[in-house]
Amino acid sequence: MNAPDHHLALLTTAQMAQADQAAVQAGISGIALMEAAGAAVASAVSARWRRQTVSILCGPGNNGGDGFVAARHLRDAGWPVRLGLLGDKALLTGDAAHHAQLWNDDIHPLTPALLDGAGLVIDALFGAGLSRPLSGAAASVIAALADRGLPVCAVDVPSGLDGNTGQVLGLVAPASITVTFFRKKPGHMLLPGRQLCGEIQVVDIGVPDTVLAALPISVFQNGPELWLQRYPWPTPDGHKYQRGHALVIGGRLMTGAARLAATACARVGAGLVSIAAPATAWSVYAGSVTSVMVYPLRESGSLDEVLSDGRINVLVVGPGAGVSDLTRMHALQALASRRAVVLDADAISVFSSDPQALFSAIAGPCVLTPHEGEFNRLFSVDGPKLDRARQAARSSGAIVVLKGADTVIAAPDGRTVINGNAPAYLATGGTGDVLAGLIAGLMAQGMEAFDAATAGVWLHGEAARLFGPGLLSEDLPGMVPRVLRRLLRHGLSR
Ligand SMILES: NC(=O)C1=CN([C@@H]2O[C@H](COP(=O)(O)OP(=O)(O)OC[C@H]3O[C@@H](n4cnc5c(N)ncnc54)[C@H](OP(=O)(O)O)[C@@H]3O)[C@@H](O)[C@H]2O)[C@@H](O)CC1
Ligand SMILES: Nc1ncnc2c1ncn2[C@@H]1O[C@H](COP(=O)(O)OP(=O)(O)O)[C@@H](O)[C@H]1O
Ligand SMILES: [K+]
Repeated sequence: MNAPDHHLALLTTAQMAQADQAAVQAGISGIALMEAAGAAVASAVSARWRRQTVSILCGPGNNGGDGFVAARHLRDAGWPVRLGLLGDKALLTGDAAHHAQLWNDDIHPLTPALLDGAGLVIDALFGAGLSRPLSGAAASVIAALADRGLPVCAVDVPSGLDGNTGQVLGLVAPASITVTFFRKKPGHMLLPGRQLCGEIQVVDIGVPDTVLAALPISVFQNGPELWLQRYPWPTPDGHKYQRGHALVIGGRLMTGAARLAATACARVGAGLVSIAAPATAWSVYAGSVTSVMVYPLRESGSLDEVLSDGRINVLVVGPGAGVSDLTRMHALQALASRRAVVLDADAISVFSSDPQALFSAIAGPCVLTPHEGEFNRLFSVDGPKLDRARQAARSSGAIVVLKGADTVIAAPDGRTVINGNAPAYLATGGTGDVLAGLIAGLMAQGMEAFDAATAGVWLHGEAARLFGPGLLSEDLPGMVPRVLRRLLRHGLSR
């Protein structure tokens, strides 16, 4: 995360253009970059499909230029190629004009008829330069392509996909493979973009990593390389009190949620984990968790007494808590105690009528883990997911984990990570409680809040991925040791 030339860096389309320019200034020609890009597309296609008639849809910019290069390579390898261009060849400029000139073969107008008889299609209409929703001939061809369901190799992004947001501008034909250059863009990771791209291949076209040093990159793809060096593995001379004491506040009725959070917290390595619960629910908790201690709360529900234990260094409030004055009080007491805090579920929703009361109370390390519904109760921000999470982190002063298949983790200082390893099996009750516990367990062991949130989200996805179909939330904590063992064994292997 500290190194801007990290392979997990995600570049905005503007940053990618800057990287290209810097490469050109460093003496690598734009013509050579385009040659490498188009050649990579041709080899991805020939590696995946047998030789057959391929239609190549070229746009008026450099994305189209890549299409001309791919066309030449495939034709020279004996593929029947049919190339269609949006607009007039004479209007092409720069590197694209150069490579169009090298294509000494037919150029057809861009119409759906181009697809007749094609076994597969290369979509090189628009990439980083998409500036508005598809319309006219481009929209007709992409609509016909989507309708016919032909296999597609997209160049950089499927045309119509916004590389910065993963949103569709107008329409998109889903691709089987997307070949992109140098680094992924956020739109490759964010939904619906990630699904529309199919398999994503990132290829080296000769842009040196050193060009990244000059770019203010703040968005990364999640992976152990971002946080593993700071992972709090136990040390031989350690004892449990050095591994933190996490306190999960348990609800009166929905007791499963806090138990899930507490178990996950313990599994990820917190030295001690306790649940503080209303006295009336004490026996339910105490009878069902073994390594986790259970404290009965006073009648008033106040945490004052339990918080007099100075060893408690992290609190989790929200799972199964209920949207009530009591939950609100617990969240505010937790924050006022200046310990690290994870607020999830009801501890987020309970502030929906006055979010500012929550934001003003956040002074220390705090992680909010809302799903979309909870997020919208607290933050009135519109726009793409990445921007909303970043804005929310800035306005609240907390690390915001905006959950979903493409969870975004954002810090108030602008650091942002997009997660990509979570399988759809996670869409089942209680998995969010487990996530809250994992993050708290890492913070208990001294991990910085943003690292803990990022690592916790990755471990959660990986645990679910290893378990696979049939996952229940209670299966997740038990998978954590396996994930940790793999991390230890394989270290930074990707
Ligand atoms: N050296 C490099 O930089 C390298 C770049 N590479 C490749 O270049 C790609 C970026 O190229 P790019 O910047 O030329 O943009 P591109 O995506 O081709 O589109 C721009 C054109 O489309 C037009 N247009 C936009 N939206 C439209 C719409 N809805 N409907 C109709 N027209 C629309 C737009 O017109 P305008 O908006 O100006 O009216 C303009 O004419 C990148 O994705 C990668 O594939 C590789 O070769 C590696 C080296
Ligand atoms: N389709 C999906 N693919 C991947 N992960 C998902 C999907 N749906 C939900 N998740 C993940 O599952 C968890 C669900 O959390 P949450 O909605 O709080 O559930 P609960 O309140 O039941 O615990 C989150 O970590 C979320 O990112
Ligand atoms: K494209």
